[in-house]
Amino acid sequence: MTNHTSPASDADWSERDGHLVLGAMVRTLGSFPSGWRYPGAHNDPSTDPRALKRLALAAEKAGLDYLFLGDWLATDPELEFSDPHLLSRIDSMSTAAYLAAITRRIGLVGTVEAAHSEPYATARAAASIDRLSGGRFGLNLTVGADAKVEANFGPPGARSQLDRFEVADEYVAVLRGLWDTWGEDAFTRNVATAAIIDRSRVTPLDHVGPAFEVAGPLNVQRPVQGHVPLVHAGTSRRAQQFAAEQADIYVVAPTSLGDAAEFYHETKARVEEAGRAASALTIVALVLPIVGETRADAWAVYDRLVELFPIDDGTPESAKLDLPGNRNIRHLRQIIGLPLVERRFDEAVTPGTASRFTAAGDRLVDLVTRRSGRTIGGTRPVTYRHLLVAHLIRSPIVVGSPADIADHLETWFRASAVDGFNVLNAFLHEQFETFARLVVPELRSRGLVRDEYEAVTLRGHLRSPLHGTPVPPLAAAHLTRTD
Ligand SMILES: Cc1cc2nc3c(=O)[nH]c(=O)nc-3n(C[C@H](O)[C@H](O)[C@H](O)COP(=O)(O)O)c2cc1C
Repeated sequence: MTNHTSPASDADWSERDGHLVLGAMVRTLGSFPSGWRYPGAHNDPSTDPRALKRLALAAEKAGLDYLFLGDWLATDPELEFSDPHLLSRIDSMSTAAYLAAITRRIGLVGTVEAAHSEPYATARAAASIDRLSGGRFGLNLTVGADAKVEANFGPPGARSQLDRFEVADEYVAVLRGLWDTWGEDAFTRNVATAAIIDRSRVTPLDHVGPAFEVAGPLNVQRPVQGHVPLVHAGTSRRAQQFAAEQADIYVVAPTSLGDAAEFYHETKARVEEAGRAASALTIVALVLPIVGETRADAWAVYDRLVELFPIDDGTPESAKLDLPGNRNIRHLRQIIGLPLVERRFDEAVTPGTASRFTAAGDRLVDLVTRRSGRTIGGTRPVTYRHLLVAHLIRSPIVVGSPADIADHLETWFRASAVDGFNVLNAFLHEQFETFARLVVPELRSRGLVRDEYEAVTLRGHLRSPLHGTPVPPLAAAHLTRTD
């Protein structure tokens, strides 16, 4: 058990019981660009429904808090070698609804872009999935501006002239307003009097703002969770402020423990400045664990992923691929500051050569050693291929045994740098299932993960207070799903 106190904390925050929040980032083609090539990896989007089901059931069996379904309203074949998971994927709201029927306790987070959707439709879809799942839905609202997405939605409308975060604030106000248009007990179902609803508990919204005009009421009754928990991910100051004021879960991607702790304390302070308890916002960082039964096994998995990552290494096979322009020895040469034209990628970097690297080159060597256990001059040497891959893949990768991965997560959590993690997988299913089978129990044995689900709603898993209007206690019928 931990009892954190942090500079930005208050009495409420110190009551935290020491469980970290764990969500699984759902990317069926994996998050390591060459993961889909790993022997036995899932790699066919046409069989995604089965992969989604298997991942969801494994995550729920492990007791994870939620499945996180990102989205992007565009695609680009040019991402083939860098982000294959973005090429083709099932719409996140549809996926959440599908998984709601398959699972019983785990939370489900779907994604909607504020700039390219209408809050009425989003409030309705979110309330629907919340109802269908018995209160397990969370809504990730993105506030990005992306030319590829805009190109799919016709000419920019009047809304695009407004500040995107002001639009997002108004969007959230409309969502919450619509969810409040139905009182919890509005359906009186009075058979004797023939009144199925109490009209005084159904109110219009009558919202007229710079971006939206929405009359209401919503045509779905109040969500099980009252207000569906909101999720936000974004690194800019505006994104941080938006999360501090509006979100229940904030997904961040810090690059070091020090940066994470600073950002965490700053964000919690902003949450309090916004008049909320610091604990009302759960801050989770992305992490990509590459795990094996032993550290050596994990290094072997990482080495294989590096070998499978296509680079222009002078072979006829690589010449046939239309690889991004930074996947060659010329690019690496610029980073480490040495003329390497005639080097072969799989040669060991000698101590003499490494001593002449730039500071950026030294950082790459450190990164390779942390990820793979390889050392300059060691029996498992650092190679040029490893250096280039470490430079190109900046994901927050942690490689090691279950205890190594648990140490990393525990260190960040106990340092009050995060409240939890969104766990990426290098590929499905072996990597996620090894994490679920070996790392989660390790965390549980350290008191960092609860023994079993204690709640039935996502809000319950987060121990999150309602943001906004209080909800009356829910009918027991919502809380047990036996059918
Ligand atoms: C960890 C992380 C995950 C994200 N996932 C998505 C996503 O799935 N879909 C999307 O459109 N944008 C995604 N984004 C982008 C942000 O949600 C979006 O740009 C944000 O609303 C605006 O923040 P910004 O000002 O930092 O760009 C993600 C950002 C981060 C940091």
